[in-house]
Amino acid sequence: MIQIDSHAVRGFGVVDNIKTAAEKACPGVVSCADILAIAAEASVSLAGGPSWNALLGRRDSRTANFAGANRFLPSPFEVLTNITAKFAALNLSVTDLVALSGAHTFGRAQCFTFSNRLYNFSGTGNPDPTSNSSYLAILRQICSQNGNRSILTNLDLTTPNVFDSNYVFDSNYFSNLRRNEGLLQSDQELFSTNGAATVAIVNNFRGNQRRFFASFVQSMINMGNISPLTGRNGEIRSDCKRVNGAGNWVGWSSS
Ligand code: HEM
Ligand SMILES: [Ca+2]
Repeated sequence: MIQIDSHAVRGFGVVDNIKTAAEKACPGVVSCADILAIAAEASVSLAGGPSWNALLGRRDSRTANFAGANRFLPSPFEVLTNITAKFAALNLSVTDLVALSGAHTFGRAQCFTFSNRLYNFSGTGNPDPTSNSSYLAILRQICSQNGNRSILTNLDLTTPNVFDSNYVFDSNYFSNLRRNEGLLQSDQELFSTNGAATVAIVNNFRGNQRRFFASFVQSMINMGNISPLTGRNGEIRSDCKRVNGAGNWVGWSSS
């Protein structure tokens, strides 16, 4: 277990290192969008999941929009109908939602993204009833009430790490949901929402890892096709964290 500052996303340094290497080899050619698409594919296939050809030649946005990101991206506290609507607004189906959520078969989340489920769920004074009580006890040990919000724990309690198992990117995420051991509210809702179309899809992917992998690949391609910037649109960012010309970035040196 490690502790970091309380930011919602991590790993910028990894992207910066890849960008630095790409700029050195071929300045101004490789977009940050393409770096992220390739890194996602490599992470999944190296962890024992499927491989695919990520579509490339996608350029970087000339704007960065904090409010827009919060409006369009689902939150882990959101109810399933809202999350489904946010996906549908981008032409992503319920199958895409379940398949892509399967990426939570690896990686970590900070306490503040699920601690609302552990002690006083929706003001009830009780934990989230859709969560397994022994799992809740484990999570309460990790995230004490009013404790450090940024402590990390595994999204998949069964096969999170390469050193625990050869199969990290597997369908165990779906088995976890069926045992009421989904970490985020948005994970568990896929299985625990009565009458939702997502329940049958969870069952299907749990029983057939090949089908999960095939759907995951298709859904990653679908997600990558949400209004990409190609041709002369957008730009090739010099620093993946900011649009060109913003802030005090002075560009790379040619020496
Ligand atoms: C369906 C809506 C989704 C919600 C609400 C959601 C929410 C979250 C949250 C809250 C975290 C923990 C972040 C932190 O505490 O630092 C997380 C981590 C993660 N998510 Fe999602 N996510 C969603 C969809 C996706 C999709 C579509 C993918 C990729 C296909 C994905 C891949 C990951 C990965 C790999 C991590 C671990 C990151 C790390 O260990 O640094 N998630 N997600
Ligand atoms: Ca796993």
